[in-house]
Order: sequence, then structure tokens, then C-alpha cells
Amino acid sequence: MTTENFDTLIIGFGKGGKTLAGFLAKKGHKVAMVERSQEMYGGTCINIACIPTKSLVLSAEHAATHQPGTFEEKQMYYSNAINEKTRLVTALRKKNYDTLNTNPNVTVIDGLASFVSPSEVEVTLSKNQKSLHIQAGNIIIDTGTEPYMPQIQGLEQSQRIYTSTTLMEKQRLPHHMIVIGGGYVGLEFASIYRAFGSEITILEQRDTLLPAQDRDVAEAVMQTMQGQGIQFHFHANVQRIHDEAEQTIVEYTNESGQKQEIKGDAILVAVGRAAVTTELKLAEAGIATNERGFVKVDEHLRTNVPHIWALGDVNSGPQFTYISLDDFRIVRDQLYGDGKRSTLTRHHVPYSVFITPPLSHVGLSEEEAKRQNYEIKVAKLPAGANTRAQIMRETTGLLKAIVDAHTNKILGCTLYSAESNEVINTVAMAMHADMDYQILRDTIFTHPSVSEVLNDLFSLL
Ligand SMILES: Cc1cc2nc3c(=O)[nH]c(=O)nc-3n(C[C@H](O)[C@H](O)[C@H](O)COP(=O)(O)OP(=O)(O)OC[C@H]3O[C@@H](n4cnc5c(N)ncnc54)[C@H](O)[C@@H]3O)c2cc1C
Ligand SMILES: NC(=O)c1ccc[n+]([C@@H]2O[C@H](COP(=O)([O-])OP(=O)(O)OC[C@H]3O[C@@H](n4cnc5c(N)ncnc54)[C@H](O)[C@@H]3O)[C@@H](O)[C@H]2O)c1
Repeated sequence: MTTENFDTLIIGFGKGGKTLAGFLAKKGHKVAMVERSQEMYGGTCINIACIPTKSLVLSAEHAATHQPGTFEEKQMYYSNAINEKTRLVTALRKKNYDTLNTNPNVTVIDGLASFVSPSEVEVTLSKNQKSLHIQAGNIIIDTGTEPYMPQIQGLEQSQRIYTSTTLMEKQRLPHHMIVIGGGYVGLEFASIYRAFGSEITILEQRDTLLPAQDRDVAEAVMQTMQGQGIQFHFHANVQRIHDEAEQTIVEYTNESGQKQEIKGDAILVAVGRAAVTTELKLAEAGIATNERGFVKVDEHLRTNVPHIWALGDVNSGPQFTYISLDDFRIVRDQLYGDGKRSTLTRHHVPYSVFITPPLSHVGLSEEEAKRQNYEIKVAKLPAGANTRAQIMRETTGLLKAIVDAHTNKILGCTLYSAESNEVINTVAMAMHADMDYQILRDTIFTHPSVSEVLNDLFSLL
């Protein structure tokens, strides 16, 4: 059995891990990066999540603009989009691999890692299934999450079940896709596939859409998506799934417990994601996990074993690529900084749901601010008030800002509009800098731009 020694071992090619690998290599560390799949160099985001989905969002919006008439024409746009997505992802994957693999201080190892002890990890090599043992002073777990599959009768047997990963490999556009789960993944894929021309029905077990948002925002999103032709069923409790020759039947109960059924030719399961920790054999190293299998960490992302950290989705923090990147910064500052950065100092994290138009948010909602007993001022503006939106012919949406009436500090902002995924970062930055809202009201922005709508929105206060 070969044993190799490294200063740092990183398990999983995720955002935080790969960034840390490059950083530590620059500092002279000998780094091993172990990745179980050659299809995953660069991690989930670039291969099967953020990047391919956003490529499809753009292609789907183009397809919708051209209004293809027949299903075969829609299919053609879809096939081209899948090909373009594959081209992009393949190029990014290669770039990610080459960046680390050509670094003289980094060794990329294709294999599945599992702990043997707190300081030793066994890697089953992909090419020949032989084992390599690695010992390292520091070990970083960045193994991410994967789609959670609920216990539903018939789900495993059905040939028409897809996850976010497998759906993007599907060459034929579904005629009618049933989406189980109306969260981030469910909404984004519903929006994408509807724009390509599929019929879409969302089955959501909660009683409402976007529970963290104010009701006026959630209502605006729902009305827009319904206007695009997407059907919603809330309180839907899926009981059974079974295939027929051409279609699959999904049986569920509604709010009053009545049995309903619906037929589709593709079922997307989008009910959250599970930690990828089983094969790591964490117990061999005594690493503690929570009841859902996510690695427990402190505010500096250290596990209960001091030289082992966990970054990204697997540590049960918010599941975003930019959080995995920020996790890197926390560990970087532990190893080479003042060590003050932590999850406790992480505030005003923005997010975007990439429906059309995108929904972006930072800070508190109006309802949450009231619950926290703030005295607030609220500004609301239709997205179409912005001239840039009019030029882009994307006037749908709603903008909302919540400000502390006593201090004039921005408590929260929701932008449901074209380009909101860009503009929300300006608001988040203002909040980080603890600016009064008047700065956004009076800053000189270029014209015509979507950003300048912040002048108008904050002028309403
Ligand atoms: C459909 C979808 C769309 C998304 N869109 C966005 C978005 O627009 N913006 C955003 O910020 N976030 C988005 N996310 C979330 C984002 O993709 C994740 O938060 C992020 O990729 C997590 O990165 P990570 O660092 O945790 O690890 P990952 O990138 O998940 O990497 C983990 C790696 O570890 C490897 N691995 C696992 N176990 C082992 C083992 N035992 N040995 C060796 N290797 C192993 C895996 O193969 C994988 O490559 C999206 C997620 C999904 C599902
Ligand atoms: N734009 C982005 O940044 C982006 C995009 C996609 C995913 N993500 C990340 O990925 C994570 C996972 O996304 P997701 O959509 O899978 O999870 P999610 O937690 O966002 O949503 C899951 C939804 O499924 C519902 N649900 C659960 N079980 C159900 C059942 N049996 N039947 C019907 N509905 C059910 C839940 O009530 C919830 O609304 C997100 O939390 C997010 O952090 C981010």
C-alpha cells in the first residue's frame, strides 16, 4: 500500500476547495486535490448547477422570443441549447482541471476518498480501483450535496424521473413536465422548460410559494409564472408514481385530502439536497455530523477534529457557490490571516432565483422587519418604471426597499426585475458599508441602466 504525504488534502473539487488549493499552493503548500468524478472537475456549480442552468435560462429566453410554432421547432431550440450548455461546461471543466493540474504544488487525484483515521485518508483510484493512502497536516472536506430523493411509492421504479442533473442531459424536450418541489430548483427549471415550450405543473407540499418573501412579492412572482402558463398546486402530498406506456401518473392528495392525479412525460424531483458524506466514512476519523449527515463545524468551519475543516454545502450552511467561496476566505484567514472572519461576521448575503425575470433579495423582508419590531419605511415601485427595462421590453416585476425609520439604514431590499441579479449586489454593498439609504437615492448612476432604478426606489422614502 502506497502512502503519500501532503501538507493539505482537499476532498472534493468544489468552489471553496479549489480556491483554497490554488491559494495554499501559492504559499508553498504541497496540496492533494481528490475528486471522485472526471465529469466534476470544478465542482457542482460549473458542471451540473449554476452555470449550465443559467446557460439554459438564456437559451430558453431566446427561444421564447422567437415563438417557435410546432413542437419540433421547440425541440430544435432545446437541442441546440443542450449542446451549447454542454460546450460551455466542457470548456469550463477543462479550464478548472488544467488550472490546478498544471500547478506544480498541486496533485489532482482521480478517486473516491474515505477516512481511515483522523490523519489518514484512503483514495480508491478511479482508473484501476487500487488504493492510495494520503496523510496530511490539514484536511479539507468539500464534498457538496446531491439531490435528495424522497420516499414515494413507485419513484425508484419509474423510468421518467429526473433530477436537476439528469434533466439537463435529456435530449428530448418534455411535453408535460411535473415538478415536485417549488423551491429554487423547481422554480428555475419550471421557468426554463416553460420558455422552451413544455407544459409545466408544480406540486408543492407547502401552502405557499416563496415563504421567506413578503406576500405581495410572492403573489407578483406567482401571477407572472401563471401568466407564462405554469400551473401550481399547493398542499400537494405526492403518494404514488407509476408509469404507463407513454406517460407517468403522479397521484397526490390536495389540501382537503382528496386524491388527485396528473399525467406527464417527465417528472423532476426538486425537494432539496442531501449531504455527500456516506462514502467519506467520517466516523473513522471521529468527525461529528448532524442528524441529516451534514458535517458539524464551528463558526470558523473547523470540525470537532481540529485539523479538519468542512467547506461549502456539506457543512450545512446556505447552499450557494458564493458561500462556498466565502468559506474559503474563512479558512484562509485561519491559516494566513487574523482569523477573525467567521460565519458570525457574515451578513447581508444576497440571493437570486433565476426565473424570468429574476427575483433577488438581500436582508429582511417587510414582514420579518415588523416581526423584529423595527419601525420601518417601505418603498415600492413597479419594475417597468425603469427606462432601461422598457428598452429591454422586460417591464414585469416589482421592487421593494425596507428602511429603518429611525436610523435611515437599509434593512432589506427585494428586486423582482430584469438584471436584478446584478443590481442586488449594489444594495448589498451599501448595506455592508452601513450607508444611509440616501446614498443610493442620490448616487450618480449611468443612464439608461437598470441600476439607476435605485435612485427612484429610494426617492420614494
Ligand atoms: C440546479 C442548481 C442550480 C444552482 N444554481 C446556483 C446559482 O445560480 N448560484 C449559486 O450560487 N448557487 C447555485 N446552486 C448551488 C451551488 O451549486 C452549490 O452551493 C455549490 O456548487 C456547492 O459547492 P461546494 O463547494 O459545496 O461543492 P461541490 O461543487 O458540490 O463539489 C463537491 C465535489 O466533491 C466531489 N466528491 C464528493 N464526495 C467525494 C469523495 N468521497 N471523494 C472525492 N470527491 C468527492 C464531488 O464529485 C464534487 O465534485 C445551484 C444548485 C443546483 C442544484
Ligand atoms: N439561484 C440559486 O442560487 C440556486 C438555484 C438552484 C439551487 N440553489 C440551491 O440549491 C438548494 C436546493 O434547491 P431545491 O430547490 O432542491 O431545494 P429547496 O429547499 O429550495 O426547495 C425544495 C422545495 O420542495 C418542497 N418539498 C419538499 N418535499 C416535498 C415533497 N415531497 N413534495 C412536494 N414538495 C416538496 C419544499 O417545501 C420546498 O419548497 C437551494 O436551497 C439553494 O440554496 C440555488
